[in-house]
Amino acid sequence: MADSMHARPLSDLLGFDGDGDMAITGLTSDSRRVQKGYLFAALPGSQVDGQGFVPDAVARGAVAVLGPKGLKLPGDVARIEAAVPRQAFAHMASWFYGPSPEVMACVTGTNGKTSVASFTRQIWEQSGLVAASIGTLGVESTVMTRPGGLTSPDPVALHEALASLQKAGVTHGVCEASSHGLVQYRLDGVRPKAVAFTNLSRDHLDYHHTLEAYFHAKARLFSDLAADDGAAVVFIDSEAGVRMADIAAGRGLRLITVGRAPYASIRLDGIKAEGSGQRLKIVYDAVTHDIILPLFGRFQAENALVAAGLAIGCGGDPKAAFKALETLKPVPGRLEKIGDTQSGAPVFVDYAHTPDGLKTVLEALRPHTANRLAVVFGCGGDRDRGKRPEMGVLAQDLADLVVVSDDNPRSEDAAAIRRDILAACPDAREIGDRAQAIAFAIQSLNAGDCLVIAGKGHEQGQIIGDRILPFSDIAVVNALLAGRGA
Ligand SMILES: CC(=O)N[C@H]1[C@@H](OP(=O)(O)OP(=O)(O)OC[C@H]2O[C@@H](n3ccc(=O)[nH]c3=O)[C@H](O)[C@@H]2O)O[C@H](CO)[C@@H](O)[C@@H]1O[C@H](C)C(=O)N[C@@H](C)C(=O)N[C@H](CCC(=O)O)C(=O)O
Ligand SMILES: Nc1ncnc2c1ncn2[C@@H]1O[C@H](COP(=O)(O)OP(=O)(O)OP(=O)(O)O)[C@@H](O)[C@H]1O
Ligand SMILES: N[C@H](CCC[C@H](N)C(=O)O)C(=O)O
Ligand SMILES: [Mg+2]
Repeated sequence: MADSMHARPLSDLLGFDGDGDMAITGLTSDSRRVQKGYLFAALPGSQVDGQGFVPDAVARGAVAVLGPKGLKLPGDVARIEAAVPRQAFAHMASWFYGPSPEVMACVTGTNGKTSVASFTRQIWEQSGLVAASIGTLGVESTVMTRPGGLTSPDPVALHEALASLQKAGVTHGVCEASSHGLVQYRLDGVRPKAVAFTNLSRDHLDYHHTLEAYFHAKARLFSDLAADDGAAVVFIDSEAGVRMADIAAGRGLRLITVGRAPYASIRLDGIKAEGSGQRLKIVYDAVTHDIILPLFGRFQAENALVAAGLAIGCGGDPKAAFKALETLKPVPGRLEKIGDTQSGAPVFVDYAHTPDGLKTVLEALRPHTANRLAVVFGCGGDRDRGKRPEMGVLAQDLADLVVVSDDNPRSEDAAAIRRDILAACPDAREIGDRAQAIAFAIQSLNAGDCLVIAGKGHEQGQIIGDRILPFSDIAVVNALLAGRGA
């Protein structure tokens, strides 16, 4: 971002080898965004090597280039070499934009990051703090909002947003840390006072290849990013949770475990459906808190407790944090009830896009379904193919009516993605067009049935090839329930 008022001398930057006696006006790792006076980070990527774009960047006005050791540069451009250029770039972005909100928290895990980030922001806001969350839903706060892009934004976008929030008076910020974001050092330069882990299950194996590598990507939040005197909030009721807690303890972080385990610091001692919510018995520090959570589904209670853990880990009063759970508002597109059909069957939109997410949401709805549970879902293109049959099996086992449709086929053949799923759930109905799939499912509902449309949640588009066609599950359902057609 060009900002001549904001030119900063590179000599301010310590710890990097190279020329430093000059000022830069902005920085980017995309040569197409370079402006006069910029630093260009020439990063080796997953598709191409950014070093190939140095001439383009210099032609557009770059005055400095950051890259790996042995970087080849034309004449009068400052050189900065780093052993881990992406990490150095993130620290530079943090340095360039300046202060972030005073208290930062980050959350990782296969599922639940957006929910925990939203709940943490809501708890802070209930305590009268000016707070923000950054992640899949973009930037959310009372002072500034921005639309979503990547779950963990590029370091320049992230640090620019954090600095803008700080200037606008935000004191407390929470970021989603995706596994891609963590291994690509997008969040380095953020020093979270509290970090959280929700769970680990199959996803993104196209990128990380093994579940072990995927776990280690997430573990960076605990081993490398958390502040030395920070707190680690870990959902402990799984093997991955226990391992993450060990890593946190090994670093000397203040450990706040969450779960049903008898030794959990925030123990979920009782959970009972009550009206459209749940009554929770929470034990913390030998005190029992009896609260009504206005959300249903065990997983939402678990996410809410992890959020309370983050608020406590950042110095918040435990009693106020648990009390604030009574006012939580649902997160858009996460087990969101859109309405009822004329026969009274509820229709939900949810963002389950992993096998564990789909299982979790179907199991959460089953006790609220007197007759048939129906699901519409698909799988994203250019993403882990192995999750397709796993989601097919789970849908077949846990739902009574399954409609397989499209969910962002991207560069892949949509019909081939559906075939990968249908191989594991041959009884499912195949309707590629998502609006038609939703219409078919809604028409099939009778009294006592329940429908969930999974995978796209809050999304506003269907990605086909390199085009994003406007599309929203929520809008389609609303139109159908209002009798206007899809
Ligand atoms: C696989 C992946 O994560 N790629 C991310 C990565 O791109 P890359 O560096 O590997 O890209 P590349 O195309 O090889 O290019 C290498 C370098 O050359 C530069 N370049 C390229 C072309 C040019 O003309 N000039 C130029 O300078 C690029 O800007 C880049 O710096 O770094 C880029 C900048 O931060 C990201 O935008 C990009 O995200 C892509 C678009 C993406 O789709 N990522 C998804 C998979 C992702 O990150 N998802 C996570 C997970 C969500 C979850 O929790 O489930 C997320 O955080 O959203
Ligand atoms: N604690 C949980 N355990 C299992 N499944 C969950 C949990 N929390 C959420 N889910 C499922 O995952 C979906 C996505 O939730 P959420 O958006 O909070 O996760 P996320 O980690 O931010 O996802 P993304 O990786 O896309 O950013 C939900 O709609 C629900 O189906
Ligand atoms: N953060 C996830 C979101 C997936 C959402 C689903 N609608 C899809 O496109 O696969 C990803 O990028 O893999
Ligand atoms: Mg998210």
